[in-house]
Amino acid sequence: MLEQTAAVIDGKLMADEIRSEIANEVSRMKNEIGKVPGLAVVLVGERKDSQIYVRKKIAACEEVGIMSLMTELPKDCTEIEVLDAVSSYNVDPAVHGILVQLPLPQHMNEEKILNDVSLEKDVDGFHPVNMGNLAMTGRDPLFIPCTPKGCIELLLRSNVEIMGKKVVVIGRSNIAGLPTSLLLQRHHATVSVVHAFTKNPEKITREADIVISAAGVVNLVRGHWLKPGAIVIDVGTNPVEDPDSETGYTLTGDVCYEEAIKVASAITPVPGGVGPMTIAMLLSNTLDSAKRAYRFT
Ligand SMILES: Nc1nc(=O)c2c([nH]1)NC[C@@H]1CN(c3ccc(C(=O)N[C@@H](CCC(=O)O)C(=O)O)cc3)C=[N+]21
Repeated sequence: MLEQTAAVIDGKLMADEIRSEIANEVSRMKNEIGKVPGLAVVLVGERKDSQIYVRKKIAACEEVGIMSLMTELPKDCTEIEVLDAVSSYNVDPAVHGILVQLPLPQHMNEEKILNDVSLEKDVDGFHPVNMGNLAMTGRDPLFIPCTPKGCIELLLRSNVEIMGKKVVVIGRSNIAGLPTSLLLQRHHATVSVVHAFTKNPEKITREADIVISAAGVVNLVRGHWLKPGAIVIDVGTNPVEDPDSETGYTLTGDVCYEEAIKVASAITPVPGGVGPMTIAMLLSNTLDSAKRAYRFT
């Protein structure tokens, strides 16, 4: 008998499509009002993975015609220097989105810095007011965080229904698990969140129609964690040392892919799944922000 294999959800292809839609909108904006969206990135420290992600974000801006600015600060800089960079972008009319790459160095107060990002330019959606509005029924956050938005978009563009489905989110980080669970509730899913203190998480994930893993643990989600036919979204971007790779590491998800493809009906790969969609959503949020600033429809 032939073994069943899950369909692979191609996040890279979907992100390519979205980027070309955005490029069209950016050029329409430029033609009609002579303005383009602008994104400012603040990178603190020399983490290799952060440098690579930031470079990818800047390259994606360039590709679609979004203007980008970047401030790079050494890891031993002061919090004031970071706050100054944020403040100057807050008042720069050519900047419609500000992204402070996380994680910040240990000695910095992340909460304070994210609080300082202008609400209207918070394209990451990490400001507590945007996050609070995301959590509250009947309110519209100005921005939905990029990774959660990318996960939903992956499901919708694969014609996966979310309403009424049992969805288990693994992890509760501020940048991935938590906002993903909130966004899924807005889409009328029945959501459970499992995390490091959950006893027998596999008993809970086995009930799920859709599993979204954002734990940051390599090979956490095994084949037997899944209900046959489940849909699996792997948010994990875990750098695993690899001397053969140019960068010195390869990216690995949270899901044991070889096992999961035999049980799931559809799955996102890493790389090529959620990562490219996260970047596409960042561009989309930046475009929306510029449209709002210029009242351009
Ligand atoms: N303020 C802030 N906003 C973020 O959105 C943010 C952040 N901080 N800190 C770190 C995480 C991680 N993240 C990724 C984005 C793209 C890929 C991506 O493009 N990955 C590619 C390949 C990357 C490779 O192969 O090196 C892929 O999965 O196919 C991965 C990870 C954004 N993050």
